[in-house]
Amino acid sequence: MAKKGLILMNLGSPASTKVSDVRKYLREFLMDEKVLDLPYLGRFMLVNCIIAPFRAPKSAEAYRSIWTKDGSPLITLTKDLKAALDGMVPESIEIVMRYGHPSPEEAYNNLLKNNPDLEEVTLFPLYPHYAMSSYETAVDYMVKKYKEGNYPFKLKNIPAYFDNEFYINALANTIKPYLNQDYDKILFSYHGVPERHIHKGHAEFNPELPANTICSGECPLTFKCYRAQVRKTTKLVVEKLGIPEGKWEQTFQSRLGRDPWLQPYTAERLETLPKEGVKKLLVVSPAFVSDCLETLEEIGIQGRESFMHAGGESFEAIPCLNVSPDWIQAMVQIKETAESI
Ligand SMILES: C=CC1=C(C)c2cc3[nH]c(cc4nc(cc5[nH]c(cc1n2)c(C)c5CCC(=O)O)C(CCC(=O)O)=C4C)c(C)c3C=C
Ligand SMILES: [Fe+2]
Ligand SMILES: [Fe+2]
Repeated sequence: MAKKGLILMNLGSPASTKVSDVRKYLREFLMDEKVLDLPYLGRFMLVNCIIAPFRAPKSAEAYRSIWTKDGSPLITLTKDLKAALDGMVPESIEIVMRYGHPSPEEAYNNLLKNNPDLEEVTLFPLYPHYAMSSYETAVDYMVKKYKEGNYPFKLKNIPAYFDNEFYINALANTIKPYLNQDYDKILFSYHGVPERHIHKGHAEFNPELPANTICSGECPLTFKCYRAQVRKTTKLVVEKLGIPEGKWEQTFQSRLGRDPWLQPYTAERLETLPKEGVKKLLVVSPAFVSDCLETLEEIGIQGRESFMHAGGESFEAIPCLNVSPDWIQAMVQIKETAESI
């Protein structure tokens, strides 16, 4: 029995592709104040009266297009990751989802049940970059449930690993074979966040920086600024692979609502690139460790369709790290960067 535990943390998916399950998932997700940062009443009205009812049928259809016989790709791939790591590390491993199941209590209790002498548990966010709406909400939720449960073990957490050499190496090795083919450009498409979230981070972590500073991505707050972190990941991968200037671009996807999000928007660039002569496109999504709705459907299906419709000739969506051996090796190394909470 292990004295140490490791919890792989991902976002979560609906329980099924039924509209009612998707609606329930969207409600839980979007009622999170770190995702929709509005006062409670405004958030409640917006989510329950507008977003969940209208979005759920469309999202359910999107989920249906990627659902497998084992369920949601995001959850299946997180389970596969656990299976691939089992035995590679001394820790006993569980997975947890920020929304849905397994919940934090389920993960902590399973670890304890199988390892009554458990002394220490490390949280491994499957988010390489720090965003209030992904990494921060997941870790804060785990810490809250840990405190509430009065668990007997110590808790550790892994800092964002956007520039970790092993993560960059795994990412570069995933992309490399695709660069051998004839391509005009590779798009680094990251999940977007509202501009407002970046300003909040600046104000919180460096009050001397004017709250509305539009950081260039070379922000001094790299340790907590999502925009700076994704820029760094792109830069390191581009350098490592020697991708020439003009052959790559960075964009942001999955915008929700009308507020300004980080730009340029992937959806817009997919429509304009062919008109600029970019006909053969590769797309990689480094903010996601495991393939999910946002990579398989938004990029792989919708994105391809809009690029080809706009005059593109070939479109290749590069898979996420998933269970690639380089990524498993990277996780073994990254786990060692854990810090006490
Ligand atoms: C990189 C990590 C993620 C960040 C940052 C993030 C921010 C963010 N997301 C929404 C709204 C939605 N995201 C949805 C799906 C989704 N988001 C992430 C990751 C990040 N989100 C993943 C991995 C997934 C896929 C989940 C799956 O089951 O495969 C959805 C649900 C689907 C849909 O209806 O489009 C919503 C809604 C906001 C508003 C936000 C930042 C404020
Ligand atoms: Fe999202
Ligand atoms: Fe910044």
